[in-house]
Amino acid sequence: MLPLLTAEQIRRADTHTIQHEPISSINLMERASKAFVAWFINHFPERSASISIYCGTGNNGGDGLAVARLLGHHRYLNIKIVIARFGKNSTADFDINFERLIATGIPYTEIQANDDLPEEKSDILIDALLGSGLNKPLAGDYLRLVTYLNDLQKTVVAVDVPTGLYTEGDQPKDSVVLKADLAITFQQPKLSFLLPGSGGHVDHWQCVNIGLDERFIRSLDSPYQYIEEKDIRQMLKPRTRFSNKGTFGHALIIAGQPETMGAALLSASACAHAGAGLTTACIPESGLTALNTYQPEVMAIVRGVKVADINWEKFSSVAIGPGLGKEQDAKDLLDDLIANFKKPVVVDADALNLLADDPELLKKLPANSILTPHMKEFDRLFGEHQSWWARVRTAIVKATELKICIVLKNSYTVIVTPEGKAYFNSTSNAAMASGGMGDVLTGILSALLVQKYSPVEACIIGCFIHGKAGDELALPNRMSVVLPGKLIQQLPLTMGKLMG
Ligand SMILES: NC(=O)C1=CN([C@@H]2O[C@H](COP(=O)(O)OP(=O)(O)OC[C@H]3O[C@@H](n4cnc5c(N)ncnc54)[C@H](OP(=O)(O)O)[C@@H]3O)[C@@H](O)[C@H]2O)[C@H](O)CC1
Ligand SMILES: [K+]
Repeated sequence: MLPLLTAEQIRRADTHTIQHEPISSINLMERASKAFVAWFINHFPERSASISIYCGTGNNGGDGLAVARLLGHHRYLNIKIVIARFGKNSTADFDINFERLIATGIPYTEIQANDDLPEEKSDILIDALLGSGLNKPLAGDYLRLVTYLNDLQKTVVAVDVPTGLYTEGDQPKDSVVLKADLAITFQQPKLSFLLPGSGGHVDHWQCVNIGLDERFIRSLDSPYQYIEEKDIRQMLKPRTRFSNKGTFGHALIIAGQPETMGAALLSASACAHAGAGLTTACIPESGLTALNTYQPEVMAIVRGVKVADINWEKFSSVAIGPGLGKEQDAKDLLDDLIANFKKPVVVDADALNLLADDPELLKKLPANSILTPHMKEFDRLFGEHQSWWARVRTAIVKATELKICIVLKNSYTVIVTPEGKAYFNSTSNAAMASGGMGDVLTGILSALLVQKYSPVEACIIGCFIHGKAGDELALPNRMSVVLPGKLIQQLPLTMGKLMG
């Protein structure tokens, strides 16, 4: 896991590294700038490209000056530097890099408060105006300059953080950010890159290691973590030779209405493909033929006008919700489940909406159960939120209070645990944005629970493999559509590769 730090924690990690490695702060800046340049060169190898580097007078600007000098060493010959001296202050490391730049003879322009803005003809802009030191929304000269640069619609590469973007917390409404095509960011992705809304200011980001003290970073015990493939490789247990269908548990998926049988089929099929020993679907009678045709491996319990009489004991885990509807029979089943089943359950879709209508029932969920809401379902459950940051904060409070896992679905799905940790999933892509993907995730989570992964492990592994299978399918397809049914077929392959 990669710990995700707040700006204040980054500053502490910085100070600690400087004191204990030890390394001087100017050399740490040089190391960061070299890491930036190494990645930049890979992406923009054309030495004759016209590049303008916009520098503030803090350490982000200091990085910008060092980057200019280093690009010069790498024979980028068409570089322009613009220093925005809007205030009186500059940092010591900015000043040192300014001296070093002058020594190279690379020309630069300075603009001051209220100056006319220089004409900009370069194709690529490097943004080193402000970074993680942002402490108020852009206003005055910064706002004027950033608005001007945004309007030019050039390719923008941000140093560490786009100017105007907070690294975490609520991005003030209507605040202006210098939109980046790419942010080359130091040590760890910034929390704001991972949330819809703020993340929209960064088309792509790439993290480069600048050698901050990892032991110290871990000691900060950040509640926010970024899931990496190596974590999944460590967690996934390979199947041993002397195992049988009983070893891998029996999952029950309560889903589907006559008009929404697809949701039940997708969930049940995903559950079987993600390795449940046995899968039973509790569906309306009219769906039987479809189930037997689409996935003959899945067994059925038929539910009709009266509540199905389910022997809950038989199942190692139960999922409820996909395509279930909100009629009385669905509510009765949910009541019956919560009254009689004491192991963690997976609650999705319509069952989440039923819980939203009955907060007392929500409180009775078995400990460590998993809720898988998308944004609207989340807000129905826990109230309207103005931002994703606020949603994540609420999820932490509610998961701890209710002793459950909340899988808050979005492009970087956030898994919040009963201990109050928030894990950001690192897989998935826009090609997966189609109806039925959530039903597949529910099936995968059930399959992992019955295979005796803990609920937190099931969420972490489940979200990762769901997204990873989607990535594997989307990549050769130029990120075109990935349908849920196709993704299900891919699951055993994806899981196998991660176990190997
Ligand atoms: N560990 C690392 O990741 C390293 C990062 N480096 C780089 O350092 C910057 C952060 O540098 P810092 O000097 O702390 O901050 P900035 O350069 O982002 O900002 C400078 C000052 O600007 C003022 N400020 C803040 N918000 C605004 C605003 N909206 N308008 C105008 N001015 C603003 C503020 O000063 P005040 O005195 O006004 O409070 C900032 O201090 C990081 O992003 C990396 O690029 C290191 O190079 C290596 C280690
Ligand atoms: K920047």
